[in-house]
Amino acid sequence: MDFKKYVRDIENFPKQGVGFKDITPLLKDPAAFKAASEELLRFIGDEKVDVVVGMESRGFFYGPVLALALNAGFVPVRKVGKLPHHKISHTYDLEYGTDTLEIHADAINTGDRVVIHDDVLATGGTAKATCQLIEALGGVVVQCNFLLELTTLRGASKLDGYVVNSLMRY
Ligand SMILES: O=P(O)(O)OC[C@H]1O[C@H](OP(=O)(O)OP(=O)(O)O)[C@H](O)[C@@H]1O
Ligand SMILES: Nc1ncnc2[nH]cnc12
Repeated sequence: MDFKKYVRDIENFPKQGVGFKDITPLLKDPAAFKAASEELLRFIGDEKVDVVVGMESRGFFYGPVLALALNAGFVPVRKVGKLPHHKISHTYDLEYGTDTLEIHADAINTGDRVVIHDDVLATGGTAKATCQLIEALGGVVVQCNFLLELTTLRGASKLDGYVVNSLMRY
């Protein structure tokens, strides 16, 4: 399937100069939504996975879908101040700004095998911060899994040493 047909380009959102990749048309089309989940799962193959970690907000679209298919748990990584229980934090750079991510301290057990999922890999700051949170809790990141990668922003090089897969590359 030509998944790029379902990604809309929005210029100057959320800030002047940013070319935003909008995946909502992909989510709305039942066949494309399902086919994309199957492709994301194909990247993971037979890997043993205990937990899928999805990053707020757009990692919450497919993260739970992948977790259910893998018979794994789902753990949200959230922006600062949203998680109610004991947590750890990490601050990182975005294509447009900075942010702080948090994860519940009891969300990952030592040795858990973790797939992280997000919609977009841009600079890689979000994904790298997430890997660091998981590793701080003793988890093992087996794959970083994305719908799309903005290759010019070189996020994959920030994730050097990790397995990185994306369905679409721009
Ligand atoms: O590779 P990076 O440069 O870190 O950028 C990628 C991140 O940016 C977007 O999230 P955003 O912070 O816009 O929040 P949202 O998902 O709540 O829209 C996207 O969903 C990724 O999480
Ligand atoms: N250009 C972009 N489009 C959509 N999501 C993003 N996250 C970071 N950069 C993005």
